[in-house]
Amino acid sequence: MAATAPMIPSNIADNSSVKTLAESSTLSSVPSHFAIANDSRASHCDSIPIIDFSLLVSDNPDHRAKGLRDLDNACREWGFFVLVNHGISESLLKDIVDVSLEYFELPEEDKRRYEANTVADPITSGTGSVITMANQKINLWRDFVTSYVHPKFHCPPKPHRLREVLVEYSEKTRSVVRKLLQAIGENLELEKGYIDEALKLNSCYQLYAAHYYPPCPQPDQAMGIPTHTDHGLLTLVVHNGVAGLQIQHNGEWFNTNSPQNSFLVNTADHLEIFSNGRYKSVTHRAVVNNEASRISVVMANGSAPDAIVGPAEPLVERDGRAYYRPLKFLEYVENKRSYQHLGKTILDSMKIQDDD
Ligand SMILES: O=C(O)CCC(=O)C(=O)O
Ligand SMILES: [Fe+2]
Repeated sequence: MAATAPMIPSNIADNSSVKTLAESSTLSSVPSHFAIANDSRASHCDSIPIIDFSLLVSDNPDHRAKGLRDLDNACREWGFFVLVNHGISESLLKDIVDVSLEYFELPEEDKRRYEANTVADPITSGTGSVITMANQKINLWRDFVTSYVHPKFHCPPKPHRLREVLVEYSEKTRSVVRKLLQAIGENLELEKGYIDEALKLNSCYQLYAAHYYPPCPQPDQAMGIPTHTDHGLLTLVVHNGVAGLQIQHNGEWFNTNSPQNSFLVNTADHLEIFSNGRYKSVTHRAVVNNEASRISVVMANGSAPDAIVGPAEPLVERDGRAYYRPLKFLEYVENKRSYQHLGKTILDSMKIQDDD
């Protein structure tokens, strides 16, 4: 006899958060509309690059040169690194994770307020989902909240402490990202200030996203975030110490983890485009486990919303051609978000093939 697909326990509303669902004492398997069979095996790797931010801002030319070299290698080889000694206090990192957790602990009706919102709205919240190639909607094992925090600052009104912490956190992370981008400009041998002007970084786009991945009774039957790349230039991630982010490197999957008080940083689609393909946007995913809740706080950093992001002119000259089409940053982001079908990427559609 065929097994019956597990349903949501009868005491849980159909549109409840995954957090509420996972906390139900009667849940022993993944309900069918969450089911994505997946192989989330990944290896441990000791050679994921560690970038010491203090070297990049050092007055000592030898230290700075080493910092620049390490950063260039990390962006070229991995598109991913662990950033240490960044100067943002441990208490602020703890506060942003704690207050984001408080958001997910709000009553369901507070979180549902932004549920119907689309990518055009400044704040969205709900349970993640994807559309399969067969046009079927599948829920992900993840609740989320997102809010645009720059050039204009938006923030959910609850929990009350979120605004104060997020204002400070977004300012401090933007400053770190700006310095990383200056160093990247130097590594790409662009004139000082070129990257700031070309991407209009004074009005840069910054998105706060917090994800809550509750323990899952069958981790191989559900996904936190399926394989993807990020839009923007650089993404900064902090989390509550529970592992779950995996990156792809040379076709193999690796688990990531970070020492306390560090950021996981990945290069994203617009840096690949801007660098004319020198730096690759890293493919990654978030997997779930059956033991502990994971919470991550992500800051996606891009150019100004109205900046046209294409390959940097001096690099096109050096390479003899552009490898990507230019597109307004916001248009790219909106297209990408509405493109969230499993197995397709908008970055690929931006590549100029030899026979184009
Ligand atoms: O939860 C994480 O560590 C990663 C989240 C992520 O990849 C994203 O928000 O794009
Ligand atoms: Fe991501």
